[in-house]
Amino acid sequence: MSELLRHPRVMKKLQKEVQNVVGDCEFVEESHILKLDYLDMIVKESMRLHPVATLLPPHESMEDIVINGYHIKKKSRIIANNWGIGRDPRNWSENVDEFLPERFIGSNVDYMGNNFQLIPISSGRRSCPGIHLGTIMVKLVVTQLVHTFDWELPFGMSPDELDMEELFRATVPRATHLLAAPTLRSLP
Ligand code: HEM
Repeated sequence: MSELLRHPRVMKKLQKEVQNVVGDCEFVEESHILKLDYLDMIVKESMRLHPVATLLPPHESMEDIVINGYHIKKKSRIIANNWGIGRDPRNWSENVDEFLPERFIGSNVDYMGNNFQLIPISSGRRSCPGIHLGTIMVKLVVTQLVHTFDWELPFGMSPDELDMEELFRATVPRATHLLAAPTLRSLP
């Protein structure tokens, strides 16, 4: 929601997609979510820039291995820097800091752990078992919010004034609460 409020262009484009798919249904359903391609790109882009866990939980290597010339000994403690991977220009080109869902157009990269440039749920046998539930909930809530309401920042605040500071803990919440003013949308 923070990135949508900071990027009115993206918000409008999403509302248009939702309008086309959900139409005049009052409530968004799971069957709608599967048809919302732009929403999916927005969720990927949000997970790239704002992964729930910046450093993935520690894992232990099971055998000696060499990866990209680095010798990793058996029983080493491995901590992947999820935040850094999502902002590495070698993976994402120079505009890494920009919130640009369109970067996923025509791309097969997803967040299921098969593409190492985007691993918000980690990868392999200990990756998150709740990802389907998690993403469907995020998508249902965001879609319902933008379908039912138009959103503005309060007190005439402009999008680039929104404080995006995050607290670096085991998970990374906003440092300050997001305040936004809803206006009920009239469905056509
Ligand atoms: C979008 C939402 C979610 C994100 C981004 C997320 C992210 C993660 C991450 C990064 C891990 C650590 C994986 C590792 O050890 O390398 C994890 C583990 C786990 N998650 Fe999630 N998660 C989400 C939703 C959920 C939900 C909804 C549930 C349960 C209903 C859940 C249950 C678990 C469990 C049980 C583990 C431990 C797996 C294991 O150690 O084998 N997660 N998750």
